[in-house]
Amino acid sequence: MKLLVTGGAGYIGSHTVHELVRAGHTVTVFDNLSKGHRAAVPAGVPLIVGDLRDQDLLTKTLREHQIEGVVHFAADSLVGESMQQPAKYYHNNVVATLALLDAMREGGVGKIVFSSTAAVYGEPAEWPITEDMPTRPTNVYGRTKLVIEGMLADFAMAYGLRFVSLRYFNAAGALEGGAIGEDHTPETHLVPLILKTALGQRPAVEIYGTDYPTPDGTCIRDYIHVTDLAVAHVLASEHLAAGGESKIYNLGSETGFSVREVIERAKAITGVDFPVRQAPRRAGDPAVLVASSARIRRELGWQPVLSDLDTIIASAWQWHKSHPQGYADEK
Ligand SMILES: NC(=O)c1ccc[n+]([C@@H]2O[C@H](COP(=O)([O-])OP(=O)(O)OC[C@H]3O[C@@H](n4cnc5c(N)ncnc54)[C@H](O)[C@@H]3O)[C@@H](O)[C@H]2O)c1
Ligand SMILES: O=c1ccn([C@@H]2O[C@H](COP(=O)(O)OP(=O)(O)O[C@H]3O[C@H](CO)[C@@H](O)[C@H](O)[C@H]3O)[C@@H](O)[C@H]2O)c(=O)[nH]1
Repeated sequence: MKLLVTGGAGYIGSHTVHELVRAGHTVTVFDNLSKGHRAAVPAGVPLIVGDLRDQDLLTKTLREHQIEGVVHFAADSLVGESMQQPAKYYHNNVVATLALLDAMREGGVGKIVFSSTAAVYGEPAEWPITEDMPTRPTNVYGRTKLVIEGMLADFAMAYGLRFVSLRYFNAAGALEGGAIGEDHTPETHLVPLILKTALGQRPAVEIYGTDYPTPDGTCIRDYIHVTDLAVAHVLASEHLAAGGESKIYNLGSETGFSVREVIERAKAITGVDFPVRQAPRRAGDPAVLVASSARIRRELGWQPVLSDLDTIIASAWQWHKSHPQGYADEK
């Protein structure tokens, strides 16, 4: 298939581009490089530098590259920032996705795989979380993603769009071999912050909240290897190409780890006893998020193969050690 990958120069997008190309698809990346990196896009894959809200450029790109389907990663995605700057999130997530859907409609492109999030569930009453549990986001970021899921359903009903919405839990890790990995500025995610501390680039790891109702008082999350996530996008794109109907799937490893447990595993894997401090809770953080991914396993045959915590941390450590300044080391 000829696919447009929005946000394909970003962290999960670039790993997905790699897997789509490996599976034989023809990929074009569309990214404004607000967070992404030119060096994360493989040689031979065209990169169109532009914003999703530039509808003329989008329409032209869909036509010139004869796009048959879209894989849509481009978004702002930081829980803490979304609580302080909600307007930014409604513009860049909701308004930009509406522009994309309009351009797709105009161009006759009727298939989309969308990056949704575990944050749509809010504080679930029980775990593991299945797709039919109530969606009650506790932060602005999660609300914008839920609004987009509603838009996709409405466009499907009225215009015949077909979509797969993938609700990821916590993406981490890097491509085997360490050629691409996670490089966000500013970095806010737990695993890269821990590894940057192990490298001596940061003074200490801060634990955001030690009074949650969990066994050790710190938040529990479900960490999934970015390559396992990427492979799910290949399966979702092929499901739509084969005429499959619209679907919503969770993507997680189905195992939860507390912040303290992630820190302890990282100390063991890196061999560095870095400093750790307790800090206040971060606004908008639910206590526990752990997925059931039974539906995508059953319906698309997806299998996470790299998502045990040690493999995730070891692959991320390989990337950070070989790229201490991230993609700046490529220039
Ligand atoms: N990282 C996670 O753990 C996680 C978990 C759940 C969902 N997600 C979702 O997955 C997607 C990718 O996340 P990521 O961690 O790779 O983020 P990222 O910031 O690395 O990638 C996003 C990319 O989109 C581009 N972009 C942003 N706004 C754009 C716009 N208006 N026009 C064109 N390009 C634009 C950025 O430059 C960047 O390259 C996001 O939609 C995010 O909400 C991420
Ligand atoms: O320095 C830090 C950074 C994070 N945390 C905690 O570690 C956990 C994981 O945080 P982080 O890595 O920032 O990820 P989340 O906030 O859980 O969000 C990620 O995972 C969500 C799905 O679960 C996605 O929707 C988001 O896009 C993605 O950023 C949370 O409990 C944080 O409070 C710390 O204690 N210290």
